[in-house]
This record gives sequence, C-alpha cells and structure tokens, in this order.
Amino acid sequence: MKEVIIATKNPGKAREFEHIFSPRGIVVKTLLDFPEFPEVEETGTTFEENAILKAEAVSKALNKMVIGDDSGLMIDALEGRPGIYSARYAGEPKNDENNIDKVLSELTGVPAEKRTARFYCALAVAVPGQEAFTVSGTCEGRILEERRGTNGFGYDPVFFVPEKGVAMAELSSDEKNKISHRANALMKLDEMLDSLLERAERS
Ligand SMILES: O=c1[nH]c(=O)c2ncn([C@@H]3O[C@H](COP(=O)(O)OP(=O)(O)OP(=O)(O)O)[C@@H](O)[C@H]3O)c2[nH]1
Ligand SMILES: [Mg+2]
Repeated sequence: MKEVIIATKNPGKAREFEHIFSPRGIVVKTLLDFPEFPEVEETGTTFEENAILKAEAVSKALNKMVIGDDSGLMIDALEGRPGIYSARYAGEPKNDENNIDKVLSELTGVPAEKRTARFYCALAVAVPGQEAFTVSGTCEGRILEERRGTNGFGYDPVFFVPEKGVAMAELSSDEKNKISHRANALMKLDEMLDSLLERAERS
C-alpha cells in the first residue's frame, strides 16, 4: 500500500490532500491520525522554513518520508499580510471566521482593482537521512467585500478567482484542486513522487 504522511493538523488541508492522492491509490495520513503528536511550532520567517520545520519534526519522529505544507494568503494592499501568519491573523486560538473579518475590515474602502492577492503554498519533503527540499505554488485572485460560498476552508469565501468568475469557496473540491496554490505546488512534486513513495515503502 502506498501511503504518504502529511504533517498537518488542518482538516481542510487534509481533505484536499486526500482528494488529490486517493485517485492515484495513495492513502493519506495526517497528524489528525496521530492526535498525540504535538503541533509543530512555526518559528520560521518564510513559508519554506516553516514547511521544513513541520516535515522534519514528523519525519524524525516516525522515521518516514513526510510532506509539510505551510501556506497562506498575501494581500498586496496590506503589504503581503497576513502571509505566514494567515492561520492566526486574528490571534489565538486560530479561527477562520475572525481572520476573514479582520482582513475585510483592514480593506474597508479599498477598491476592487486594488484588492489583488495570492495564495502561496510551500511543500517540504523530508526523507530520513536526507536534506529536506521544497517546492511552491501560487494562485492569483482578489479579496471580495463579503463572503461567497461554503466550500473549502480558511479565506476561501472571500478569495475571488478571476479565471473562474467565482469565489474559491464556490468551487467544487475537484475545481479547487485543479487550480489551487496547493495543487500547483504538488504538481511540481509529481515527477518525483512515485520514486519517493517507492523508496518510502521500502524504508
Ligand atoms: O482560504 C484558504 N484556502 C486555502 O487553500 C488555504 N491554504 C492556507 N490557507 C490559510 O493559511 C493558513 C495556513 O497556515 P499553516 O500553513 O500554518 O496551516 P495550519 O496552521 O492551518 O495547519 P498546519 O498544517 O500548520 O497544521 C490556513 O489556516 C488558512 O488561514 C488557506 N486559506
Ligand atoms: Mg500552522
């Protein structure tokens, strides 16, 4: 059985990875399957550093290949915020609704053409005994003035995807997983993934 471990406790990310991997016959495990595993502290200053911190902590603990995902929303009118602080933008404990409210209030009065933003996803691959490496993907859009749709997670209800003409949260998971920052990053792993998984199976 091919299995990939993702170092995340975020159920929204977990669902997306399952959706992307299961048609390929790959079983996804996340930290939701290891509830005793503590949340990895994200002390890095970039998405890449944090993705590596997550992947390596879990890879060392389980002695297996692990993928870490650090992602977030970068809004041009807010000089790239919330960025690496996206999950906790409105403070602890992390709360998607409060984060959206904070972003919308900071953008009050900013016209549509200046509400450009992008999602960014860094994926780190940690293999025991090897140096971790990263790939990244983005997805361009614009911040709406109010929520639309109920799919996805995080800031999806206020992230307008121009190429689709709807909010990210109005897309089906099939549609989101074709165009998202996470899907674009994963695509860059695609060629390596089979050999990495075979090696992981043998280890
Ligand atoms: O609308 C969204 N659609 C997405 O597709 C998406 N991807 C990331 N994000 C935001 O960025 C934070 C990640 O922070 P993050 O990488 O630290 O993850 P997290 O803390 O939620 O879980 P973990 O993986 O660290 O366990 C998340 O909480 C969200 O606020 C997204 N928002
Ligand atoms: Mg996190």
